[in-house]
Amino acid sequence: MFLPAGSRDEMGPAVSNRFSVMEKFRKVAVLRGYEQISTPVVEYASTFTNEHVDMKLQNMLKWFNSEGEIEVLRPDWTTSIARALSSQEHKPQKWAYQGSVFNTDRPGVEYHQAGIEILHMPPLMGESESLLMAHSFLKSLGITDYAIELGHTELYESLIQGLDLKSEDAERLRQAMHDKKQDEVYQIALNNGDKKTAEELAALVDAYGGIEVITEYEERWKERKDLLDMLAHLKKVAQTLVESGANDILVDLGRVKNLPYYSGMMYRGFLKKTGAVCFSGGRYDKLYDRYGGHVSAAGLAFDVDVLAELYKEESPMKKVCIIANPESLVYAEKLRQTYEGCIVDVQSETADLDYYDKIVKIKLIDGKYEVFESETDDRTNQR
Ligand SMILES: N[C@@H](Cc1c[nH]c[nH+]1)C(=O)O
Repeated sequence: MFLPAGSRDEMGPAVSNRFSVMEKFRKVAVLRGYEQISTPVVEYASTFTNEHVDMKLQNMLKWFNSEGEIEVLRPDWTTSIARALSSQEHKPQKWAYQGSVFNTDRPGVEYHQAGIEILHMPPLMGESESLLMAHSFLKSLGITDYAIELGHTELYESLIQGLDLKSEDAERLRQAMHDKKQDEVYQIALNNGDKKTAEELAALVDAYGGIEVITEYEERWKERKDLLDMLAHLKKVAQTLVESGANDILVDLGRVKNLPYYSGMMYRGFLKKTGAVCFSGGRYDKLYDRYGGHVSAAGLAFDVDVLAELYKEESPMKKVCIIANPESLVYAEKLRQTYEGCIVDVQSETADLDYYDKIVKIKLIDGKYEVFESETDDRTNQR
């Protein structure tokens, strides 16, 4: 009620868990040498819709400003950060950020991301660092039951070079590939090219599985130096991850880009229990072309809403409630400091007692305050 479709209020653990996830993210990022960056939530639509980025205006929250320009609520951090950093010096940079992104093609409209962008680093280092950072951040949240999926945009893009695709068919083929509709991929490819390419693309739909898929394809593509180089790249990142303890690796050689700016390796993290995507990212060197410089750029963003849902406090702090009245407030405030490492609430007599581990009553006896503590055993602890 009283809110536009998709907007929602949140309260209690839904909010505090999100903040906890964000705090952990910041800590991990700082310890790995990332600097923090923030960009405004309102931007020009053209920052995202120009030919180098090519995001769809129809999915953005937008309006006209007084000069007739279209403005939007930030639909993507990576693009905003590229705009913000376009005039920076060419030296290795690692940036971390967190905040909302807005997109009408998801039910919630506003969702929360925490992400990293790594610039001017040699390609293998950028992708590996993104994924190693993901591994250590998820570990810090106690999340180990997840798989990392690796793909490479240029495998599919190189294979379709053999076709003569008009833009409508190119989009249909990309969608069929994304939906893993093998027959449709084969038919569209055949109608726009030769049988060999159609077969290769249809086979690519099934090029999904463990790291051994890379080895199979090294054999299959042994004459294609360009494709072999990409496989070698994927293999090296996979090895780095496995040797660093992130050993649940999947490979999807037929993966097509989910964002138009990707131009190399792509990766995602899946929670094994629910299949939810908890992070997503990739290489996007060409995004910087708009600002006149070719930049080595890779990164990823975590879905903070997905992670917050899983978040569990490590050891919840004890909750103490001091029962006070306007006269004993000053005394209660002093008393509060004696319960170090606890959450200390001061309430009047009407407090919801089941919520606390300990109730502390203050009584005025012979003109002096005295303290009476009682433990509450069966704490329901839910508000
Ligand atoms: N901006 C991407 C994630 C990303 C960060 N860097 C590269 N990719 C997303 O929203 O999915």
